[in-house]
Amino acid sequence: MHSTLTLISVTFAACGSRTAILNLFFLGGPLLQKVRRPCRTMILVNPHSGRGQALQLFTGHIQGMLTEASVPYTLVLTEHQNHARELVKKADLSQWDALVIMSGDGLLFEVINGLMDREDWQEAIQTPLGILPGGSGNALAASRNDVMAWNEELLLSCGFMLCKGLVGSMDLVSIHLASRQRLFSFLSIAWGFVADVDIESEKYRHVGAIRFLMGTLVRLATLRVYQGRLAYLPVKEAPKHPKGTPVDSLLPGLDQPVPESWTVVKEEDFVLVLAIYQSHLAEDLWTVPGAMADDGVIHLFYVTAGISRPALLRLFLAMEKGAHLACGCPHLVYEKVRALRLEPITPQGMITVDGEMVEYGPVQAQIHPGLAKLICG
Ligand SMILES: Nc1ncnc2c1ncn2[C@@H]1O[C@H](COP(=O)(O)OP(=O)(O)OP(=O)(O)O)[C@@H](O)[C@H]1O
Repeated sequence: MHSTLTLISVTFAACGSRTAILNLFFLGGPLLQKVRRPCRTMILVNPHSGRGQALQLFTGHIQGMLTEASVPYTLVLTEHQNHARELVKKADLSQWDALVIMSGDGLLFEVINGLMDREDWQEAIQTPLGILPGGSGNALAASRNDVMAWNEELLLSCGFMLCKGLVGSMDLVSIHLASRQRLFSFLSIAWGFVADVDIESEKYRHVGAIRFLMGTLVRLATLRVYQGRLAYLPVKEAPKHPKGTPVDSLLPGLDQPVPESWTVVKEEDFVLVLAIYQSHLAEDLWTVPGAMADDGVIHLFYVTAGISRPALLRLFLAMEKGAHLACGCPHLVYEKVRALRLEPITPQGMITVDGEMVEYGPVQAQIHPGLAKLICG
């Protein structure tokens, strides 16, 4: 429902003056509002993302499309990790109507956190964000497409969305780490099998998206069990949370026990824990069929110890078609939640946020519905 209510229709193709009047269509009928048209676009390209061909993909497939649609853009090549984060933290955002990332999901994670680092974050995070898939996972790009698409087909579809310029809302998840660092995430938190595969398969990135399958097979051969405590606030127990206020009202301090309204998972032996708030974990992993970018839900999956290797492989193969929950696997649990806490007991391991490794240790998170704006289909 959010997406229909908040959809802002913007036509790049008719781009003329800088401050044009846009039609904002709400369910009750069209409303007129003066909004700056998102056409002055900063496109951040990570030339090393995916198989290292992001720039060639941009010039080969997207450049001409944007020119034909009269979308003025400035290309910025990132030079190092956190370059994009620093750049958007200091940028004069009045110069830009959209920030677009041509990379994997990691660069968007940087951009979102750069925007949230700003003193004027409330306004800054309203800047429409776009994604052009140039990485190997491309989870957000895949999630934004109504039909399954891969590689260049997915890129062209995202390029078309950029030219069309529909902007919707996107939930962000606020994440607290033991060091008191606070991060904002648009995709996932992973611990155990999924995080291991993501990070360990980095070395196969030259093969593209198939790196995850290779990583999965390697990790299956050395399947591990992780001990930890998991607790969550189910959707039905959560109080109504006002839109667009990133005060983490659902979270106690990490050193405090979780409130009584939370569910504490009895099991403490896990193969994986995955919290995801988009439909896809990668181009070919349809993890939450039906999930919307702005449904206000963290989709929490966990797999408990005791699952056999063939059963775990079957789950990931079924996920390509979004059919893993229909496998009837007793070790797979799925809950819709608003907040969660994970406290690893196993002394070493990996936790990823949006595919990027973060410090290992206790972590808790809460959803903030519709905090960001996303160029979508
Ligand atoms: N010029 C650069 N050189 C090195 N690292 C960079 C550069 N620009 C960005 N990065 C970092 O590279 C990491 C990976 O980026 P990103 O996730 O966008 O691509 P990817 O890993 O290829 O994609 P995917 O996550 O889909 O596999 C991020 O941590 C990002 O901060």
